[in-house]
Amino acid sequence: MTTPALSITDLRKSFGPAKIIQGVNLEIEKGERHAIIGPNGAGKSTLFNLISGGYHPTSGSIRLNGTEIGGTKPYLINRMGLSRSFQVSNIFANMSVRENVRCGVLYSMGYGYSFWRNVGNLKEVQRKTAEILEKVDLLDKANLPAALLPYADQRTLEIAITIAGGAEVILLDEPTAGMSHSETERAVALIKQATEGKTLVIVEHDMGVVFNMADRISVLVYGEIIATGAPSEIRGDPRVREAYLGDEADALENGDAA
Ligand SMILES: Nc1ncnc2c1ncn2[C@@H]1O[C@H](COP(=O)(O)OP(=O)(O)OP(=O)(O)O)[C@@H](O)[C@H]1O
Repeated sequence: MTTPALSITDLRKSFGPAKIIQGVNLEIEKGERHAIIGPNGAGKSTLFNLISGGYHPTSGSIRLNGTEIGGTKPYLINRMGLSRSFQVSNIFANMSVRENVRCGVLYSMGYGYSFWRNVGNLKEVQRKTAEILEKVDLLDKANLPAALLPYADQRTLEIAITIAGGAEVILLDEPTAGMSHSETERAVALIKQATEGKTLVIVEHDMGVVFNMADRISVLVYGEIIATGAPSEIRGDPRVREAYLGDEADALENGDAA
């Protein structure tokens, strides 16, 4: 059996008396696309913050490719091959689209955010930057200041920066939030293409996206995973219907929610 990309065991996180993550167990295989769903306040972002190093676990274990990373600093986790996006965009508004992606590439190669270098000469950096821009379909907008991009393209740029470092495990926090139906469809196609062969973990409220993209889904309710399984299993799970999906499960079955 191969080592899972992520292996979480009895993970707990409290803020003062509030127990937000209450004994999460989860294994995500290499190359799997895994969605984490659940009601508002269930602890999805907290779980992401624990995995990516933003929060120290109160107890429990998080392993990335078999190595314990619980409580490790975010930049070290990033160097170990895990990269995450944020709900609030992380882009540098005054820099061009290309420079934003190039920062992600440079950072992962150990250059830090050293814009003052003549990075144009670093062929490998240029090559990787262009490759990512092409993958996410932003090559024709590469020279625009990021601030001038339409909202959906800014979110796409955020995804491009997240994958720029070449991490094998990608965490995306609500990547299609605020997008129209057609923008969402395009974003899903881009995400699938840009993360091909990588391990993808997404938190997402749009059930059309989740059921279209995920190999497996975990449902988090009040800090506990109440079900993990293939989309068809989750759709039909009575506990999930009761706690979260409700009528949406019927819509998904009829193919209405995409
Ligand atoms: N730093 C913190 N200190 C105290 N409480 C926190 C902190 N971070 C999150 N919480 C609380 O933890 C609970 C879970 O929040 P979290 O943002 O993880 O939920 P979520 O499932 O991501 O919700 P949403 O779907 O609305 O984004 C909330 O009640 C929130 O108020």
